[in-house]
Amino acid sequence: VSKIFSAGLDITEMSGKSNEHYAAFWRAVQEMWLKLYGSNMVTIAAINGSSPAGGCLMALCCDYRIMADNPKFAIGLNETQLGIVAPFWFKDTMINTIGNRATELSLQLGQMYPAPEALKFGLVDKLVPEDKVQSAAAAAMSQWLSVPDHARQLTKSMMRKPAIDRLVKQREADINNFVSFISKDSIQKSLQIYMDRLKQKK
Ligand SMILES: CC/C=C\C/C=C\CCCC/C=C/C(=O)SCCNC(=O)CCNC(=O)[C@H](O)C(C)(C)COP(=O)(O)OP(=O)(O)OC[C@H]1O[C@@H](n2cnc3c(N)ncnc32)[C@H](O)[C@@H]1OP(=O)(O)O
Repeated sequence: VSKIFSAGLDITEMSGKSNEHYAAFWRAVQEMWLKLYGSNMVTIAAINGSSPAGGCLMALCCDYRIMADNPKFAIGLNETQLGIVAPFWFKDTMINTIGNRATELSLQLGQMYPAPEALKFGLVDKLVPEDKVQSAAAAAMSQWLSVPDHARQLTKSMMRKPAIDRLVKQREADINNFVSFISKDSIQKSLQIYMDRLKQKK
């Protein structure tokens, strides 16, 4: 979709559903992160639009991020703005990209960074004109693929394994946490208000 890289997790999957539904949904989200963050392939994010929350997470899972140079496009983990909390593995992924202090600021404020600020913060690696995002991503991919694969893969795994192992160890507890958090009346209310606001802004 033009102007949106990813709208993040589908909020309708997190509201008004059964606990069994929430558990299956969260397991699938974990699986997506484990596969993408743990992939031994080269992954380049071609960010052609806004990328809130889960969308930002997907981009952060990649090895390199190229974003369209348009200040109307913003990226960030904005969960607190929805009245929800980025789980520890979202937080770890961001820390591994921009460091602890910048992550704390970002997460507490639920900040969405317009493209130029995202570059300054290190959330993305490069800005290019909107019509050059795909070609710049292809060029970056060629550069990354020119590195001997076994050495690059072992290095990637060395950097990411501690975060991945942490989720693998706590996977069931994380699902239980998610279900008990998301099914609270107060959280359901916050999500509903956020969705209503999204629809009103039209
Ligand atoms: C203690 C802790 C323990 C456990 C953890 C607990 C909690 C877990 C945290 C879960 C982590 C959550 C991650 C997420 O990703 S949440 C989703 C975050 N996403 C957003 O905030 C995006 C909101 N959307 C927007 O900002 C804009 O829609 C967007 C993407 C910039 C596009 O703008 P625009 O082109 O103007 O389009 P519209 O706003 O008009 O939207 C069109 C249409 O889509 C609906 N919609 C948008 N985003 C979502 C979404 N994420 N999920 C569901 N639906 C979405 C929007 O309402 C419109 O619908 P309509 O029916 O009116 O057409």
